[in-house]
Amino acid sequence: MAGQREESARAGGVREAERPRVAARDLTLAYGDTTAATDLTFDVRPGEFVSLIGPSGCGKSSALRAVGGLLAPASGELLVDGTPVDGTPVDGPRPRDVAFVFQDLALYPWRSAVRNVEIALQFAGVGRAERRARALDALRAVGLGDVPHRFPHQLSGGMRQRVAIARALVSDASILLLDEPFAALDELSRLKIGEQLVTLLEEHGKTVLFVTHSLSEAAYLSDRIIVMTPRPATIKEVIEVPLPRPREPQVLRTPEFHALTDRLSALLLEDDPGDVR
Ligand SMILES: Nc1ncnc2c1ncn2[C@@H]1O[C@H](COP(=O)(O)OP(=O)(O)OP(=O)(O)O)[C@@H](O)[C@H]1O
Repeated sequence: MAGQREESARAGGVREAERPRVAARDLTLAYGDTTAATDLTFDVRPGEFVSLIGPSGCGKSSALRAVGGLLAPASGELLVDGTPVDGTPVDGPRPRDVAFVFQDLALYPWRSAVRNVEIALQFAGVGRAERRARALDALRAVGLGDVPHRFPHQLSGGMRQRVAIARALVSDASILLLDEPFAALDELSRLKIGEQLVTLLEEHGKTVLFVTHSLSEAAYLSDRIIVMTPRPATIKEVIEVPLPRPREPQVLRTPEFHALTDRLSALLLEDDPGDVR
């Protein structure tokens, strides 16, 4: 995905397209006296799908929050599309082009699935008919085309998560920050939905920073994987995923895939033999 897009950027000689969407340099993140992460230096390039993995509580979500402008860097530099993200009050301005899907997603309980998705477009001033068509498309893409009028309480946890993903997909934001968006799904569904999502993200030209505890999910979906140490997190290694796209579920049974997930778990085990997730 990223490869193709970078290729076309090169062919067109567009310098803008080569600039990282997200650039962190020696970034330290803290909550008062608690340092969550330190010396983080990484890029997310246009159209890339980059995962953050690491032990529980190491600072992955904090990194995502910082990119979304919800947590001010304690030191270092953080740029989104070349513009510094300083962290702002919760009701302050966000980096324009960024949308979140959190673990604890916020659907409006009184709005149906399709109307929850539409809300992203309503705020952007898109007309009623187009809003409905785009929201239905996004719901179909996440496998919810047959239940657009159900309310959140009529959907399972995994279905609610997919509504939240559909909402992020239809928004104009081209950088998506996904914090364990498939946590409520079983392993096979998360890989199936994940791969559909990657195809859709590619079609929509989205760039993704993704937090997961699932090594196979990271391996299956990502272009690159950033492996973090226990808190305060530093970057232990950045791994390019050598699997060609599009990826089919059969890839899960290949030696290349197993070698990759083995390597990821070995890296995590080195630091924390008792707590690999
Ligand atoms: N709002 C907060 N106030 C104070 N400390 C916080 C806050 N949010 C997170 N922390 C602390 O910062 C550290 C990193 O938390 P973070 O949520 O970024 O980790 P994580 O890697 O995403 O964890 P998990 O994998 O368990 O979701 C933890 O020690 C956590 O307790």
